[in-house]
Amino acid sequence: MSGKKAPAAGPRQLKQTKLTFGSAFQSSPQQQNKNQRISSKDDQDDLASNNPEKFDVKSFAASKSGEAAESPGNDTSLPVSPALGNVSNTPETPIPTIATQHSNLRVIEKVGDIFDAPRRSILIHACNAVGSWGGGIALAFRERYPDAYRIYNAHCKRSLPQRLVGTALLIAPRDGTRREHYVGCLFTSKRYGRNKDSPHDILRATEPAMKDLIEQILAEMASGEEVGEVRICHINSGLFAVPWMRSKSLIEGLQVGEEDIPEGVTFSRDIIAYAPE
Ligand SMILES: Nc1ncnc2c1ncn2[C@@H]1O[C@H](COP(=O)(O)OP(=O)(O)OC[C@H]2O[C@H](OP(=O)(O)O)[C@H](O)[C@@H]2O)[C@@H](O)[C@H]1O
Repeated sequence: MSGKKAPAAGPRQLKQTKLTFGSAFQSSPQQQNKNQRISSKDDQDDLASNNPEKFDVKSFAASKSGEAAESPGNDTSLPVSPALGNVSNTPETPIPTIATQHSNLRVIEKVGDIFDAPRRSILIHACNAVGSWGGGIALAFRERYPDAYRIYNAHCKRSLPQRLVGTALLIAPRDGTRREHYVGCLFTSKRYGRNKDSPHDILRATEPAMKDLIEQILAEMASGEEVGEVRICHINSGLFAVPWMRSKSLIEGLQVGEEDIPEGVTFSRDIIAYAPE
């Protein structure tokens, strides 16, 4: 199954089906009120179907385009998981308990080198939306996989940070080269360094970005491509300064229902988190 496709030369149009990921976060009454302010059409449709926790990521991303587009951080009408409430970047901030179900993603913690992964594994990291892999693990990605960096950078140059934040980019491996891994880029902050988004906004973008990436992964699998393990670093926890448990909690709150998985695709909900020794 491998090696059938040319490597991605830019943003992939991988999505083939409309997926309806849910979130397992238990809504407080305040949160339900917040969810009532969902703005995009599809979101309103989901509300109408009495499922305020479900919304379509692509519609969400599309709703950010155009003149009036705002980032998740600026648009208070977007749905927000209760886990995001009053987020600070201090580890003391309580992390809500999540009622997980069999369809939830599961994060499995391991110590080791994320790059030491079987071929065609997906390595996920958090990115800014201005095209820089200048520090932290992003720099390691850039040094190992310069071609993936060029694809990511070109993707950013074609768009605007406020449109990219909350989305993802899945970069296919390049068969026959040293880069045998997919790179999963989560656009969790518009910018970096002193101009990075607030911890709250970074977390707020992480959820739709992760949903978008899962959609792209499922579409890639549905197209017949061989996809290995899904590995993630402790996203947002270094230069973005958001405690890992916050991001982990969000990821584990995401549900991928059987109806979201294309026919014939075997999808593991396990995501392996790697931290160096
Ligand atoms: N070589 C390595 N091998 C293995 N694990 C490594 C590692 N180096 C760091 N880690 C760990 O990986 C986790 C994430 O920490 P990071 O600081 O990387 O990422 P982040 O998600 O907080 O922030 C994203 C922004 O960082 C970048 O740099 P620039 O803004 O471009 O300068 C991007 O471009 C974004 O903008 C932490 O657990 C680190 O201990």
